[in-house]
Amino acid sequence: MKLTDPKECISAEEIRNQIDKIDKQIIALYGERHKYVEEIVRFKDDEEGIIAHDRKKQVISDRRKWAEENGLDAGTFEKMYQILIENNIKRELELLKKKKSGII
Ligand SMILES: O=C(O)C(=O)C[C@]1(C(=O)O)C=C[C@@H](O)C=C1
Repeated sequence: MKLTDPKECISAEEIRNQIDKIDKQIIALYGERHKYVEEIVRFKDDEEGIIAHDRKKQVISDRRKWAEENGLDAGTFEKMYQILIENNIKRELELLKKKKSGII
C-alpha cells in the first residue's frame, strides 16, 4: 500500500485519502480474520467451547497491550474487541446449530 507520510500531506483531503486507504486494508484483514472464526467451529462442540472464556480474556488483554504499544487508547480497543467477539460468538453459535442439525 503506497501512502504519503502524514507530515508530508498538504491538505485535509490528502490526509483523508490516506485514512481511507488504511481503513480499506484494515477491513480486508478483518474479512480474512472472519474466515478463520467461521472455520474454528469445525473444532468446537458446545456453547462453552464457542465462548472460550479464557481465550476471549487473553485476546482482549493482548489487544489492549498492542494498542498501548502503538500509542493508542487501550480502552477503545477493548470495547472494539468486546463487540467483535460478541458478534463472532453469535455467528459461531449459529454455525454450531447448523453443524449439529447436519446442515453443514
Ligand atoms: O479463539 C476462539 O476460540 C474463537 O472462536 C475466536 C474468538 C475471536 O474472535 O478472537 C471468538 C470467540 C471466542 O470468545 C474467542 C475468540
